[in-house]
Amino acid sequence: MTSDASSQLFEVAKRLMPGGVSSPVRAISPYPFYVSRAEGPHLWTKEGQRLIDYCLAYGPMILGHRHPLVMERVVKQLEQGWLYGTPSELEVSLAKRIVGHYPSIDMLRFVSTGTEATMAALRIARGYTGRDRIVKVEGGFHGAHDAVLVKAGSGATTLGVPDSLGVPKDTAKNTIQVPYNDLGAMEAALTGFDGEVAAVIMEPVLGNIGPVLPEPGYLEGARRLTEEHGVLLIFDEVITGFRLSLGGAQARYGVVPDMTTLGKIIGGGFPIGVVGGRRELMEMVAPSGGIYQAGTFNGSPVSLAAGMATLDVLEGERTLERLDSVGEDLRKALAQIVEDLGLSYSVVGTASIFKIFFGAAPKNYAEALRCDKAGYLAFFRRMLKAGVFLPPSQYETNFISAAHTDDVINETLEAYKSNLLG
Ligand SMILES: Cc1ncc(COP(=O)(O)O)c(C=O)c1O
Ligand SMILES: N[C@H](C=O)CCC(=O)O
Repeated sequence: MTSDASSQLFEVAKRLMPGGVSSPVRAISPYPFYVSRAEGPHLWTKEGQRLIDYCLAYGPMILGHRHPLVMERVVKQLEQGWLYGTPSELEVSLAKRIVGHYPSIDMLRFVSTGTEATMAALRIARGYTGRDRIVKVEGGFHGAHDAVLVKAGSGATTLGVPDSLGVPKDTAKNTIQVPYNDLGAMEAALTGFDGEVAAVIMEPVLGNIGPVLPEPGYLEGARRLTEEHGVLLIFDEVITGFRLSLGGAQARYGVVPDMTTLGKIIGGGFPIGVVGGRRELMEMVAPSGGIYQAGTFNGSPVSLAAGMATLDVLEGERTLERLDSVGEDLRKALAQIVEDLGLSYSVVGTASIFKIFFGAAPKNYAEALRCDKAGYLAFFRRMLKAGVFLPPSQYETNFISAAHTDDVINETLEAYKSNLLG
């Protein structure tokens, strides 16, 4: 990649925005590439390099870039106006469809981001139970708000700030951390703080340090323990919702939480978040109840139109079944490459998410931190040079879209073969 346009833009950006970027994960060193356009499985840089995209905007672009149906519906919506500050028919239609796919959701509130969704979910859990503490899984990322920026994954871990400055000690002390895949630790936390914990919040598949999959019985155990202790279970399905199945990880693993947060895919690439749960919980949200949540952009019609179109494709064309099998074949092929090269790396994933860990397959945050992070970053750079854009960290998940054809996947595998070894 030639440096010209992107490095020059970044020089200016660094003077205008912290680290030169709008979200920390984008701060690729020494400078990020700037995108001129995107189509299907590809991005094109300002320098004219074509990249196969496995970052997919960190998950939302499950149909690939510029899917024609999403585009058509968004344009139609723009022609009808894009923000009303009043209810719209679209929100009723999309809410019905979401409720149909998620047995844990009787009612929901549309918000603008996953961050707002988890913030609202925790407030609802606290308001409903009258308790302040929450239990969070180490390495889980639930957006950038105070209660969950404690041992947070994603960019917070990549950049060495899992415990953000600026979070009041009184807030952080209410967030109790437990390792993923460790029911003993969860039981100890719920017993130790018996009667004080409002909710356990977790990514059912820990996407923001990898992915790391739940061991058999872990999600079921979390459900049982939370029920035994009268604590609400919140599944943050911002990554897994509409990707692991139409009903998310909860349908795939057969475990129904009390509340669910969604985002990313259900906005079709436009900003969205959803907080949903049992009726008695959601009825407590204003204006029907006393737990306040509000937003100028809540239920933005363009996001809803893009979400409806995305759901039409996901429901109508058995897209997820094809994606699952592409994911499975890709993971098998990658495992073979790793074996042929005699590397002690591990290929992890499920459905259409995957990752090569530079080390043993982790079962939790502490184990993920033992992987060769620097080695991964060097590999990321080689892949970028070879025309494949993976998320720029060992602690982010790779995604496949419906636009990733066999040819694109084969090209990717060739790049892995040539670049896994330094
Ligand atoms: C599991 C999870 N929850 C919440 C969020 C926050 O979503 P958003 O970036 O839309 O605020 C993210 C991603 O950023 C996520 O991966
Ligand atoms: N891992 C994060 C979301 O899933 C990355 C998005 C961001 O922080 O910009």
